Formats: sequence, C-alpha cells, structure tokens
Amino acid sequence: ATRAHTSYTASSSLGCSSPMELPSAASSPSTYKLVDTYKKAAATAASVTAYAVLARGMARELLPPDLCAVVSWGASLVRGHLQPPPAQRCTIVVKRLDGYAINCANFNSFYDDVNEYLATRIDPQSMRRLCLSGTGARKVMSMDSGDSMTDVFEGVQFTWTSVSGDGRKGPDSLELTFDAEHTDMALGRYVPSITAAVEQTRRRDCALKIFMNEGLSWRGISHNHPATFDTLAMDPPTKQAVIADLDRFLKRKEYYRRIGKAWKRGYLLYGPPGTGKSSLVAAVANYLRFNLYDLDLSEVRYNAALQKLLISMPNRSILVIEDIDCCFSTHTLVSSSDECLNILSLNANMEWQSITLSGLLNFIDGLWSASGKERVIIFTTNYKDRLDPALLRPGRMDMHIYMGYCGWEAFRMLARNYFLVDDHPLFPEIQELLAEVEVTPAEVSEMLLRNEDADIALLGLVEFLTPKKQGKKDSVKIHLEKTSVVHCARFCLMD
Ligand SMILES: Nc1ncnc2c1ncn2[C@@H]1O[C@H](COP(=O)(O)OP(=O)(O)OP(=O)(O)O)[C@@H](O)[C@H]1O
Repeated sequence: ATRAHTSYTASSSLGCSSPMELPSAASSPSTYKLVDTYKKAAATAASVTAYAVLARGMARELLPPDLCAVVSWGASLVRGHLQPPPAQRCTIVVKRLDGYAINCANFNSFYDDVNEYLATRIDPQSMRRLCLSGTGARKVMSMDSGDSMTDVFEGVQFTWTSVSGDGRKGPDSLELTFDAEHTDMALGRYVPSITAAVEQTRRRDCALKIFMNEGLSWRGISHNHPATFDTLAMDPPTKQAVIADLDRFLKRKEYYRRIGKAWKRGYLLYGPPGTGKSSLVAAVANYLRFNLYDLDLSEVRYNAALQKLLISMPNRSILVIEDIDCCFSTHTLVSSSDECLNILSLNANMEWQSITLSGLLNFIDGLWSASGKERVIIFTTNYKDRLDPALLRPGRMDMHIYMGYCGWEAFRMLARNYFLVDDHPLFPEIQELLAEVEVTPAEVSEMLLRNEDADIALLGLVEFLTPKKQGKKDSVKIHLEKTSVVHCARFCLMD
C-alpha cells in the first residue's frame, strides 16, 4: 500500500493525476528514467521508515526497560551532537521603585522610562489585552501583567514581559529577556538607547521657557515663539550649515570631554534690523528644545551678580545677549584682554568694576569648563564692525551667521509659508525687484500679511518694491550728476 501511495504522489508531483495519464513528452526515454529513479528513491525512503517503526516497536516489546533507557539516552546524545544547543537566555529585571525615590521631585526611575518607551513601540493589533492610563487627552498604552511584547534593536530581538508584584512578591517589574550572547549589547547600547529616546520625547513634549534676569535671579515665562527652521527665510546653504552644526554639537559629548573643552557652542548673529536674528534664536531653541536665558547686562551691576546668574543656568540652555555692541562702553572696549580678565576676577573687592566683553567671555569659559554641559551662547548685533576684535578672533564665537536682506530664495520660503504657493505670475517681476532693492524679510513678511489673497498681497509687494527701485535709480542719478558737476567745476578752474 505504501509503495502504491508513494508512486501516486511522485507522479502527481509531475502534474498528472495518475501514472497512466503521463503527457506525451514523458514518453521520452530520459523522462521515463527520471520518473523511475524518483519512484525508487521514494519507495526506499518509505521502506526504511516502515522498518524503523517496526524495529522500534519490536525493541520496545523485546528489550528490557533498562536497556531501552540506555538506547534512548544514547540516541538523545547523538541528537544533541547533531543539533545546535538552544541559545542561553538572559533576563534583566527592572523593578518599579516606591517609597522615597518615587516621592522625589523630578525623579524618573528606569521603570518609568521603559514604560514610556514601550508605549511608543507597542503594536495594539498584536496584543490581546491593553492597559490605558493617563489624564486628559494624553493616554499612554501599556501591557497588562503577564503579557509580553518583542522589540527589535540592531536586528536582535528583545522580549519584554510585564510582571505583577501583587504586593506580596515585591514591586511590579518589567522583565527583559534576550539571547545571552547579546548581553554586552543590551547593557551597552540597547538600555542607554531607551533612556535617550525617552529623554528626547520628554524634551519635545515639554513647554519651553524664556528666562530674564531680575537682580540676582532669573524669572521665567513660557516661550511659545513659533519660529522654526521651516518658517525662517534665509539663505538655504547658511540654514543647512547652522542645522548641521547644531546636530554635530549635540552628538559631540565624548569629543568635548576628550579635548578637555567645555561642551558649549557660540554663535554670533549679525545683520540689519528685521532680518530675523531674534527669529533665528527662537528657531534654535525650538530645534534643540533648550530654554532661553536672555541676559540684559544693563541689569547686572557687579561681577558677583553675573557669576551667580551664570552659575544658576542649568545644562541644556541657551544664553542670549542681544545687541552686544550696545552693552559695552567704548572705554572698556579698548581695554587689553589681561585687564579684562582682572576686571572679572572673582575677587569680592572688585565687585564694582565694570564688565567687558572679552572679560565676560573668559568668565563664561572658566565657569562652564568647570561645570555644565550642552550650553549655547548667542550674541546678536546689527553692527558687527563695532564689536570688540576680541570677540571676532577665531575660536571665540564658533560660527558667525550673517542674516541679510531678503533674497529670492528667502522670499520663496516666505511665500510658501504664507500662501502655500511655489509659483505665481508675479514671481518673475518680484525676483527682478529683489535683485535690485534692499528689503528686509520683516518688511516682506509685513506686506504678505496684509492680505490673505495671494494675488492681492503679491501685487502689494510689487507696488512696495517698485518705488524703492526707482528711488535707488534716482539716488544713483543724483550721485552721478553731483560727480559730473564737480568734475566740470575742476575742469573750468583749470581752464
Ligand atoms: N528671516 C526671516 N524669516 C521669517 N520671518 C522673518 C525673518 N526676518 C524677520 N522676520 C519677521 O520679522 C519679524 C521681526 O524679525 P526679528 O525680530 O527676528 O528680526 P531681528 O533681525 O532680530 O531684528 P532686530 O535687529 O531689530 O532685533 C519677525 O517676527 C518675523 O515675523
């Protein structure tokens, strides 16, 4: 019966319902030979299986139980050698903290971090039961106790299981299980990646603040400036360079530690009023999710106050000093750097000495090298040429960013933001006008804001720019006329 069945299966695999119905091509000698070989092999395999089953049955009947056990042990030994051993598993238990730690303000245990992280990885479709918690519109998903889910990191599977402590067995916990060969990776990269991802989400979700100095302390209000790098109209390569620099800065913790420098970055923004320097400061804060500390130096009367303010700035913050050219008197600007350093020494007797720019920078360097990390300093000015050369020295401010008049690309960004348009019949005319007149992005924004209808607003912009172009031509003409009058007068005198 086995042979008959096998031969049927073999022929059916060739696409025929029975051996009698072989197609005409099968009548060739080579096809017959192939089918014959296949049949023989299948028949042999079936016979061997049948004999093995028979032998096993007979052995069970005839051999004493002890001998059976020895044979079965031998067989499992052989199987063990042939098959790879099951991978060793490792489990890390993450316990929920309670008592003192949980009452600690701003304390986030790793258990909370993991829960927040898993909420972003959970696939509701694959879970039989889901827990929902949270207040208001913000709901957080988590596993019910006893459930498991799998997370894949760098190609390795990590299984998380929620274990209930039930109050008696200890606190609730989350168990992380994985192949033991990946233990180093789990502790060295996977676990830190969870903390980093959660911190990033928390930063993104928490409202930013801007602090202003009042006496010896900072007063903060929420910072809802809508400027982002997407809304900012500026020369595209410069924008890309700023974003790349910020990204590099964030990633370079190890680098700054290795070279022994404070983990900080300085930017000098310069350009005419209304070109977006303050907007860029806001965009940087929104991009990094760092709070702003807007330092008004006219409020700082003595060095100890400045020291206190700078020390009380937390990590991951931006110190902004606007219109830096107006903050220091001409007298202090010409001071030598040594003098500047002395002025800002921490000697209490010197408290009433005035503050200088390069002194301030040395002071910040010294303070922030000793403590603090991920700090950004931004200075803005409308007049770069009025600045103390000490500030412009290479290595002082890491990047000098020019915020200029509104060019064609910057205008297109504004038009896209305001009207969602990439093209318009008035664009060629506007492009020509922008190439000739100096107009700030603030002026262009103001014109675009005047009407919600793109046609009317863009026409308004053309009408605003045209007289400026005419005025420029007239002033050039007047200048040329004046020059020719002078030449003429000289010529007459010589005559
Ligand atoms: N580059 C820009 N991109 C988008 N909007 C801009 C830009 N520049 C200016 N604006 C608009 O003009 C307003 C004023 O700009 P902002 O205060 O950023 O300029 P500023 O260079 O800091 O000026 P000031 O030197 O007078 O402080 C902004 O609120 C914004 O609406």
